[in-house]
Amino acid sequence: MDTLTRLETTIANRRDADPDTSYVAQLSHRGVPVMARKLGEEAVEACVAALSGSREELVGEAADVLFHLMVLLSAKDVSLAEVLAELDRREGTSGIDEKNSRSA
Ligand SMILES: N=c1c2ncn([C@@H]3O[C@H](COP(=O)(O)OP(=O)(O)OP(=O)(O)O)[C@@H](O)[C@H]3O)c2ncn1[C@@H]1O[C@H](COP(=O)(O)O)[C@@H](O)[C@H]1O
Repeated sequence: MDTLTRLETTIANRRDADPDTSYVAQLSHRGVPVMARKLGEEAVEACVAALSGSREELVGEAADVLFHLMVLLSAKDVSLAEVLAELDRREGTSGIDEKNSRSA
């Protein structure tokens, strides 16, 4: 099982755990708006790391982004498989071609 798939299972198992001992449960109790805000904050921190931080900082912030995205997807009952299927569907279509097809 790959890392993100294991993380998806862990998050699902921790959602209803004790918030005193589980960060996933804390986020779950605080709800989707807080999860979405945290994801946005982590994304900004990743941008800052890319622009002015070290390689190590960027790796850490990127991991935070993926973790908080996975928490939000779980809360919204969107599976990793659905997101990966969307990426598979896009495979081989240039972003330039896709954008041009929208403005045509
Ligand atoms: N991958 C992660 C992971 N990445 C980051 N984090 C936490 O995300 C939080 C974000 O850090 P911040 O400094 O931005 O947030 P904060 O200031 O502490 O929190 P706020 O006051 O802003 O809400 C930190 O507490 C990190 O420890 C994670 N917490 C959990 N996991 C995974 O989730 C599993 C279950 O975790 P628990 O639910 O805590 O048992 C763990 O075993 C890990 O596999």
